[in-house]
Amino acid sequence: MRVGMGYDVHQLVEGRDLILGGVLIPHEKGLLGHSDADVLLHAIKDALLGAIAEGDIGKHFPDTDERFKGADSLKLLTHVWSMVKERGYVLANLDCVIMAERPKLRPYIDEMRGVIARELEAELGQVNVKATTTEKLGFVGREEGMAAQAVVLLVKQS
Ligand SMILES: Nc1ccn([C@@H]2O[C@H](COP(=O)(O)O)[C@@H](O)[C@H]2O)c(=O)n1
Ligand SMILES: C[C@@]1(CO)OP(=O)(O)OP(=O)(O)OC[C@H]1O
Repeated sequence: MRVGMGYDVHQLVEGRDLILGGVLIPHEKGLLGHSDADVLLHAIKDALLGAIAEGDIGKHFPDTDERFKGADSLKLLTHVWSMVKERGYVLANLDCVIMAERPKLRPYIDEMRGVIARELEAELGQVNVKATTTEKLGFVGREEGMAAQAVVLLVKQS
């Protein structure tokens, strides 16, 4: 059994799409990054890489590399998941939380779970996604950015 955790932050700016968990969410601002800046998928990938002791996404997809400019975080997740599978692991479960003052994310949570479960070849019941505000406190509360945390548990394929 292997456990991994991930944490990521991205700035909120005008003129960018807001993509969380592979789902495009209508909002007046989006997250800024070298890639599509899907902060939730980044935290999940860091958790998966952590569980297999493979560093973090910056090691595998450097933000100085033009190949990853505007990268689709789902495609990068496919790559990370193939690394996990190569080592003989399957997902036991995944839990994560998005910190965002706005918009209300609950209507999109099940769609995100579906996208993530499909990528990780898991059932919906193995993937949990939560959202919280930070009660108007800090950079999330001021709507300057969003953060996400993820924890994964991997087990050896039987
Ligand atoms: N961006 C968000 C933030 C929160 N939620 C949901 O609202 C509940 C209450 O949030 P608090 O920060 O006041 O604890 C939370 O448990 C989420 O279900 C949301 O949908 N989108
Ligand atoms: C995803 C990558 C890809 O270049 O770029 P960013 O969107 O900047 O995301 P971040 O979490 O800051 O760094 C990780 C990078 O691997």
